Parts: sequence; C-alpha cells; structure tokens
Amino acid sequence: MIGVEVASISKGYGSLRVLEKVSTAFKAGEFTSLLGPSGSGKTTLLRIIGGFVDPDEGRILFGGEDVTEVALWQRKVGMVFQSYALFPHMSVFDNVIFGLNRQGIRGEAARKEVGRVLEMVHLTGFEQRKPKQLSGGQQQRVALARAIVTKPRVLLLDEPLSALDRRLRQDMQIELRRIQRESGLTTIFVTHDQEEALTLSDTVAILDGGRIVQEGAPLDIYERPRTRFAASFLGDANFFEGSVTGDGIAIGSGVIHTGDGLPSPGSKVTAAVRPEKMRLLAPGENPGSDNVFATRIREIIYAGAVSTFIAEGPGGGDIKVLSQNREISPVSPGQAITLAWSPANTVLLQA
Ligand SMILES: Nc1ncnc2c1ncn2[C@@H]1O[C@H](COP(=O)(O)OP(=O)(O)OP(=O)(O)O)[C@@H](O)[C@H]1O
Repeated sequence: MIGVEVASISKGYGSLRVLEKVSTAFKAGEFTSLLGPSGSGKTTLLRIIGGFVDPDEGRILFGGEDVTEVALWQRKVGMVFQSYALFPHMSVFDNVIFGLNRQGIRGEAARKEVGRVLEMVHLTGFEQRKPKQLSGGQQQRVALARAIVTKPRVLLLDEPLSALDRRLRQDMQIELRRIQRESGLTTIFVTHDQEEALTLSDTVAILDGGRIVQEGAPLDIYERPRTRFAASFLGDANFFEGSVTGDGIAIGSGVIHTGDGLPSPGSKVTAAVRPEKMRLLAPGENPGSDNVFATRIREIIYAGAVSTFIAEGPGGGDIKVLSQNREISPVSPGQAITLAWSPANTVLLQA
C-alpha cells in the first residue's frame, strides 16, 4: 500500500532548478530516507510533501488522495526539524497537548493520548519540566511526541538528530526506529548521513541535482549501486575503467570479471568494488576464480578494529582495502602485494 506519492514534482527558485520531475512512492508504514549531498533538494522535497512549499508543477497524494491544493494545517502531517522548535515557556505536557487542543481534543481523552506518546518516547515523569531542563536527546523526543500525538497521515523528519553528539545520536537512531515501528507511521527522513540512512530505513532514495538517482532497500542500493555517484556517495568504492573483452573487462594490467552481464566487446565500462570486499592475498595463496590485481601499498591507516590499506590503483589513483584486524597485518608501505576479490562483488555501473 502506498502512503505518499510524489508525481512529477518540479521546483525552482529564479534560474535555480531545485527539483526536476521527481516521481516516487513511499510505502505506507515504512521508513524512507531521502539521502543526498547539500543542495540536492532533499529538504525542498520534504517541505513540498508537507505543504510548507508549493511545487511549480506535479502532484502530492496521501493514500491516493490528491493533497496538492490542501493547505498545510489541513494536511495532517507531523514534522520534526533539526532545531526542536519546542515552546520554551511551556512544560513538556503542554508542548505535547498543544496540537490535540488545536484539533478540539481536550480533557481526559487528550491527557490519555499525551500519556500514551510520552510513554512511547520514554518521557513519563517529565511532564512538568520545561524544555531547557531537558537534554538535547530528551528535547528531540518531546518534539517527536508532539509530532506523533495527533496521529498524522505522514511523519516528516528533517535531520532531527544532527544537533546531537555522536553517542546520543546513535542511541536516538535506535529509539527513533522503535517509535516509528510502534506508531506505524509512514515516515520520510531527510539526512546527508549515509550510515544513518542505511541503519534506519526500509527504503533509501538517493538524490543528486534535484533527481532521485536510485532507490531501494539499504542492502540493495549498497551492494548494487547503479552509478558512480551512488557508489561513492553511499559508502566508499574503488573504480576500474576498461573495455569489454570476451567475458571480462580489460583494465590494462589484466582482465577482471563481474557477475553482471556485459555489453558488446570493445565497449568502455566502469566497475565498482567496495573496499571491504577486497583482501590482500598471502604470499603463494591461490586466488581461485577471484579477480586479482597486483599493486603496491602506499599507506596503512590503523583504526583499531579495522585498517584501511591504500594501494596504487590502475589509473594512478588510490585503491582502498578495508580489513578487519583479526591479526595485525605484516605488510608495510612500499610493499608489493596482490589484491583479490570475487567477480560477484564487481558491480558494473551505468555509463
Ligand atoms: N526559499 C528559497 N529561496 C531560494 N533558494 C532556495 C530556497 N530554498 C532552498 N533553496 C536552494 O535550493 C537548493 C536545494 O535546497 P535544499 O534545502 O532542498 O537542499 P538539501 O538537499 O536539503 O541541502 P542541505 O542538506 O544543505 O539542507 C539549494 O541550492 C538552496 O540554496
């Protein structure tokens, strides 16, 4: 079932094109992230869905109903911003009950609903505190409670965790996901943090230059990026450019293979390999049917649990290999090594 549909939405400011005929569907009850670099149009798309900004063209549908002309306050959206925008002079309880009262829900019914959502966000007992008597994470949970208490048709989150420090942010990611599952709300989350998008989402939509360039389940888009942009924006990637020869890709020093279907011989292609899919072959080790690439170590970046080996790439650039430090590797900078990786992890990109 579709919760929110975006149909051919375009938006510009003067000569600046911000969104170009964006069409997509957000499944009901799912958590979808809009992920993209700064200026890619994420917030603008979110604001258009919420009714805060009018599109130049295109339609917005909630559960099949066209809401493009429906005013902001009648669209029944819940919104949480990066800055919590709580009413500072009002208690937690009053902040949360505010939206219900505005909808004409008062008395015991309203108090019960506030109690229910405060329990959901684990803030029972904090009803009489003022926002400034709460931590950043607690304030953001009040903002969430305020957004969900009115049972909105869609929950819109604009980088709600970005003001929190790293540890609190990770805790809040888990909380946010739990609250979203419990509430069952169709949720659209704007972020430029790829790890956050992968961790939280049922679906990730990658935006670049006002277009959705790829969308899918986190595992699908991480493992099978379609373009160079998607491969390098979501995670890290090594690229091999070459031409198709027989059943492989000639990359100068050899031929590598991919699990994907190849175009006709002679075609120029680019393949991507994630750093953690590569390994350093031990001296004398047989790579079997894996791809191999002989090179030299440039640098080793030790980060405790993992190390990144930076090696010379085919075109003079870098190749990154991410390795778990099960044992401390004996290799050192300057050393000749051979990299190996599976053809199945060699993803052919679109031109
Ligand atoms: N009201 C406005 N008037 C003029 N330009 C705007 C307006 N709102 C947004 N823009 C421009 O539109 C482009 C897209 O902005 P938007 O906020 O949607 O990007 P974003 O992907 O959310 O980026 P960020 O991660 O930096 O918030 C930017 O270049 C921005 O400067």
